Amino acid sequence: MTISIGNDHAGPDYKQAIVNHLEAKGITVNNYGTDTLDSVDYPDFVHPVAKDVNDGRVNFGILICGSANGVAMTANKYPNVRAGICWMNEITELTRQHNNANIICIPARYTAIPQAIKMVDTFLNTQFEGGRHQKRVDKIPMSC
Ligand SMILES: O=C(CO)[C@H](O)[C@H](O)[C@H](O)COP(=O)(O)O
Repeated sequence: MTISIGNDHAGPDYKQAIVNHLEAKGITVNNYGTDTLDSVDYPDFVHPVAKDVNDGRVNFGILICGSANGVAMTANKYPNVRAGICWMNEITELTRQHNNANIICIPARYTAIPQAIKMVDTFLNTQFEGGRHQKRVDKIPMSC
């Protein structure tokens, strides 16, 4: 499995903890995030991750900013990306089961690192249920 990860200055410590966790499991991680607390603009660190997911170069993406809104808004501009904001485990499961999300967006300023790692594990280990949800996911792209 290969994953791309990106973050702004709100989450370098979250990013590093997640990268360490995934690499210890043998997962390859492309790190596009900033590694310092210096203020940056989150879209610069989202586009490389969203492009990898959109073009099928990686299995999943992980994005981290303060609230997770900015990274989600940016990533969801890509037609093949379904980026979901996750702040608790049940929402994370549903984001995969019902929405077939391929990017998890984590709000670093509103969750703790152990919870973020748990959500990443849940995201990667939960399958899309298909069925009625496939029809709905197929209707997400703009048709007008
Ligand atoms: O993009 C965001 C909000 O959607 C992220 O939360 C950013 O991390 C946040 O806006 C950064 O804020 P700062 O005051 O510049 O640190």
